Amino acid sequence: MLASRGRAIFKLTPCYSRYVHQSRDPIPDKRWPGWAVVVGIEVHAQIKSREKLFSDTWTSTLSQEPNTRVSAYDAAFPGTLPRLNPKCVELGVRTALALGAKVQHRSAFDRKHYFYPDLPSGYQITQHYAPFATNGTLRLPKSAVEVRITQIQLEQDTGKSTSEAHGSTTYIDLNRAGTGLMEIVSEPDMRSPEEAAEYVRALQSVLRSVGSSDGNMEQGSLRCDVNVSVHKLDKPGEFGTRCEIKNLNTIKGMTVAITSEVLRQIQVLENGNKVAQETRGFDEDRAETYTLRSKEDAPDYRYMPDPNLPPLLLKEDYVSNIRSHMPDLPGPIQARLLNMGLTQRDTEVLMAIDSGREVGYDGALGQGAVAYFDTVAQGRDPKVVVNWITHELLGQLSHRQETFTQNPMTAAQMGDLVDLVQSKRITGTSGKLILRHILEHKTTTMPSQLAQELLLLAAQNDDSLKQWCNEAIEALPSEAQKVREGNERTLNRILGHVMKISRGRANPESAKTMLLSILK
Ligand SMILES: Nc1ncnc2c1ncn2[C@@H]1O[C@H](COP(=O)(O)OP(=O)(O)OP(=O)(O)O)[C@@H](O)[C@H]1O
Ligand SMILES: [Mg+2]
Ligand SMILES: [Mg+2]
Repeated sequence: MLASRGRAIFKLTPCYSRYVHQSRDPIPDKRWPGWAVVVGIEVHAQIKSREKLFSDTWTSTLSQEPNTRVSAYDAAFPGTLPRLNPKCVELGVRTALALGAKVQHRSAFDRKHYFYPDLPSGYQITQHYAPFATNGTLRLPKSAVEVRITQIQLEQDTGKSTSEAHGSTTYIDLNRAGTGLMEIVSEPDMRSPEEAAEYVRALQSVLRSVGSSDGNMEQGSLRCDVNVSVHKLDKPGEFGTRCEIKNLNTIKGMTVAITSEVLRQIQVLENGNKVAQETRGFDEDRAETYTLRSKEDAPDYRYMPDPNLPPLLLKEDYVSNIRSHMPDLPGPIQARLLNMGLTQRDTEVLMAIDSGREVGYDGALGQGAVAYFDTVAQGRDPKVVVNWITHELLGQLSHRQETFTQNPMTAAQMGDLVDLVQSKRITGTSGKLILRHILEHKTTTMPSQLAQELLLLAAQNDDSLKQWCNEAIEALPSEAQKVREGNERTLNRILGHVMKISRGRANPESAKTMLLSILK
């Protein structure tokens, strides 16, 4: 089992040294000449488990009626006790392994006290002194920067409080209270707002591929606290004092917040003052950070071991069993796709929407975007296939304000469509028409059948083609005359007309040949 009931021996100091300031050289940046930027990020990712971390209540989505997913434990009724959800541990371990972190065979839970209406017990259970995983790394795909992960800890999410703008009432919703979180703490290894953004994106994609979190910032399943400091470019060894910007909930917002915080700190230093270590908020409208609390007002969390929870003991065979069932990770997947001839951008698009590996995924196809691509690309030109998927399919879905999970077009339909166009049995324009038809009518009919029904096959076009060409020549007599006189550029106008009256069914090449043979 995961936990034993033995007595814990608690070390009341962190079990490893934090923030070994390392060696990455400071990076000069035109935006702040003479200065260097250092960023470290604490990510809070909601664990994608059906039940909460210490109770068997179901976790909730944003659309849930407030206070409908709250057990007596989540509301901190006296006499209730926590019971660790093994699923959260498993997903945590998967994440740790994906980040190359060392899973600790012994970790423990602590109470972090603070008083806030959405925290009924008055403390959050976290792993302050002995986190379950330490010393990972995340390699950023574009910049190839290796960001070290200090530690990953399991902890509880809080509830939510909403205050009326002018009233004196605060509303409390405890649906979120007690949901499992992973706090993933990075070393101060990023050197620009852009690297910070790349780190969060890379982390999202790792979390999604192991199915441990949706990593969705907009929906609050991933939140970032960003620590920023600046120092003189020529003093690489001495990091400046950090400020922590709390609760950023979009990547765009995060880069703007870091940029404005860097500029603020430089201003402070250039005015001869010192940067005060503090916790700051971010005002998105003004694109500015502001003081939430200074170091002096920092709360005293009175950390103490949680007496209701035994230490978490993870046996080696438990960890190695999870290790042997790990899914493919984003790094290797991307390398494979690039190897097939896809562009960086294509791989990013596919991987970003990929939710096929999420735990409990039950989308229409039961398949993520990469798997969908892989199925269609079997025996076909990968570049052609990815174009149809990223440009046409995703383009049309987003036009219809639908997501990939709502895609009704099966991989078999997509494959058939690609074949029809590649073998020139239908034109590209007709192919797009069929694709739109499938999305619109959610039909399971194969494209080759649809091409027949909709009279889009090239063979069916042959007679029609002559008719369309003649009609177009009749409609544009003076253009036709010019072509007869040898001005072939004018042919395009007539060709355009053919495409128009054929509603894209005419093959442009054949139409061109046909027009010339009639006119000359
Ligand atoms: N000089 C620095 N400049 C920028 N970032 C830094 C600097 N020193 C440390 N950091 C980053 O600050 C973060 C500190 O997070 P950590 O969770 O350890 O502590 P905390 O913020 O004090 O505690 P809490 O979890 O209560 O917010 C880490 O991501 C670390 O990389
Ligand atoms: Mg922290
Ligand atoms: Mg912090």
